[in-house]
Amino acid sequence: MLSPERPLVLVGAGNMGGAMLEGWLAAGTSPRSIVVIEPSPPDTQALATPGLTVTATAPDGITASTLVLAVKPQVMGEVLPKLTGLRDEATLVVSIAAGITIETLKTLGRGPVVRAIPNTPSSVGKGMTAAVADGAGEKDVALADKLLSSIGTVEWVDDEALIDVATAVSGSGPAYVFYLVEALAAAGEKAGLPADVAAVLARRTIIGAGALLDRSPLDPATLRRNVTSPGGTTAAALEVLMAGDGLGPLMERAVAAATARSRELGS
Ligand SMILES: NC(=O)C1=CN([C@@H]2O[C@H](COP(=O)(O)OP(=O)(O)OC[C@H]3O[C@@H](n4cnc5c(N)ncnc54)[C@H](OP(=O)(O)O)[C@@H]3O)[C@@H](O)[C@H]2O)C=CC1
Ligand SMILES: O=C(O)[C@@H]1CCC=N1
Repeated sequence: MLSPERPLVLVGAGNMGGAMLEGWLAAGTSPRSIVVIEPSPPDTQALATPGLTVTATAPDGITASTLVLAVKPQVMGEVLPKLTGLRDEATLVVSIAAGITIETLKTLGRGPVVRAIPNTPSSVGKGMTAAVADGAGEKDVALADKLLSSIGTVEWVDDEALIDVATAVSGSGPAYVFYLVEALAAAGEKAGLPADVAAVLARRTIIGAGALLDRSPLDPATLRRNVTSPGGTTAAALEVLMAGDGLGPLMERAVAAATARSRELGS
């Protein structure tokens, strides 16, 4: 499988690529079997791991066992042609770039391809990745699953079009939650709380709710109902949030916008 002769090659070690690298190293992948191509490597502990090869451009004389593409979709067109020498028909290509289609990835040549969309909680091992495979055998899918599972949960889908929707739900989703923290804090401040108190109340509430969701066997609707006393304060707030012009339709519009943008990035 992975070896210094046929390494795992990561192209782009920014936010997401860096998080995946941390996950692989933490899962015990030998740094000698990993090559990172990154023109401006951030100063991270993972990139400073002894034995790891970090290089600005594609090195000569190696063939990747797995080639993981973690550059911005906007630069993929210029990056892909520079990588053809790094792979052969047995190389598993895994792209995490939003919007970049399997058809585009196949311009690298024949071979197994996985298009995946992780999210930034991957950097704390709580990632959610959706993935679709093309031309990949059971062993390729198992290998991709192992690589992606080292940073969290993986959900495989059969239809590539669903990856654009997954990008809008789980790929971008953490940003919606962080914005909820900001909005909740701002509303608290507007209602009279000191800014620092509002910020800590909002932040710790989302952290606590996330942890409860993580540990509880109950579904989110039940957890919500457990907060909502009949005729109480939560019911009053939910009447606003669950109204016809509330959070439901707003979230539908947000997810539709992100899905459309993912498709645009790939065209
Ligand atoms: N951030 C997120 O939440 C998610 C991101 N993604 C996808 O992951 C990919 C990376 O995103 P993200 O990590 O946020 O972006 P970053 O900008 O943090 O990381 C991309 C890295 O690639 C480097 N890079 C640029 N050109 C090359 C090249 N020719 N060869 C090797 N590396 C290069 C960049 O360097 P430099 O800065 O110098 O340009 C940068 O360090 C994107 O395609 C995005 O769609 C997917 C899911 C979630
Ligand atoms: O915003 C983006 O395009 C990337 C993909 C999903 C999360 N961040």
